[in-house]
Amino acid sequence: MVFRMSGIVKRFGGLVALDRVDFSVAKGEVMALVGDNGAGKSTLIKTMSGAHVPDEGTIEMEGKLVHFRSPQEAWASGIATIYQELALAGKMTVVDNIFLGREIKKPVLGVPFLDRQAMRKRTSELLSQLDVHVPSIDSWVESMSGGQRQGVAIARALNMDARLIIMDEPTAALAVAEVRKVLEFIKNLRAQGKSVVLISHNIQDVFEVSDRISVMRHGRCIAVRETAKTTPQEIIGLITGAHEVRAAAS
Ligand SMILES: Nc1ncnc2c1ncn2[C@@H]1O[C@H](COP(=O)(O)OP(=O)(O)OP(=O)(O)O)[C@@H](O)[C@H]1O
Repeated sequence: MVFRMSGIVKRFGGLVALDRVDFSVAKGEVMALVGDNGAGKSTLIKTMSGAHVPDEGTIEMEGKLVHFRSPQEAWASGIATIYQELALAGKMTVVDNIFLGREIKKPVLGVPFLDRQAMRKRTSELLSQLDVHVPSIDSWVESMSGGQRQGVAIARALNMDARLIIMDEPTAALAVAEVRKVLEFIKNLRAQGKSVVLISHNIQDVFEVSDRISVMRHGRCIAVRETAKTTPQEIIGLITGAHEVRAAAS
């Protein structure tokens, strides 16, 4: 497994938001994370990405124990999180967003200057690898569609050498054609051997793109299923607790 969490507990005062959660993702795997509102999905991804420190449990990335105290530490270990709001700078170009904070510089007469040519070349390579089409790499990000912006955010994560990419509801605000595109980006990431955690309320998207599905309920990870061996009905039953009702009745 590229990534493994074991026995993760996270409390907020008296509330146990994560109750001994085990969660893992293999190399080149798309793991969907599903659950009802308040089930603990956001808290879990914030713990994976260094925004929350767990009260108990262990986290391993690429076989090494890690103790993230900040999102920067998680990024440095190769874990990128793409939140719905994306954290791109709207009034900056595609190239500048992809290299924000890690510009390529070259010395000219001993003084470091931005190597725009190298950054433009790398940007075009990343976008074509992912099959992201933007009007121009010099366009402002705010002028682009939601799907194109998702593509830029993913390219930025790859440029930072992310091996595990966590995507929080990436298709929630998108039109149908754009949803297709984002699902293709996710498949491209998998084809490149990257691992993806996909949080989604859209069961159809989950079934189209994931290899396994983890179901959270009341802060616990109650089931993990291989997508090819389950059905939307079973997953919805697990999310809503219908299986508990049936078990209680029998
Ligand atoms: N910072 C916080 N302080 C106190 N309680 C919190 C905090 N963050 C989350 N919680 C609580 O932890 C529980 C899990 O919330 P979480 O946001 O992780 O659920 P979720 O599955 O992501 O839900 P949604 O789909 O609505 O985003 C909820 O009861 C929530 O109120």
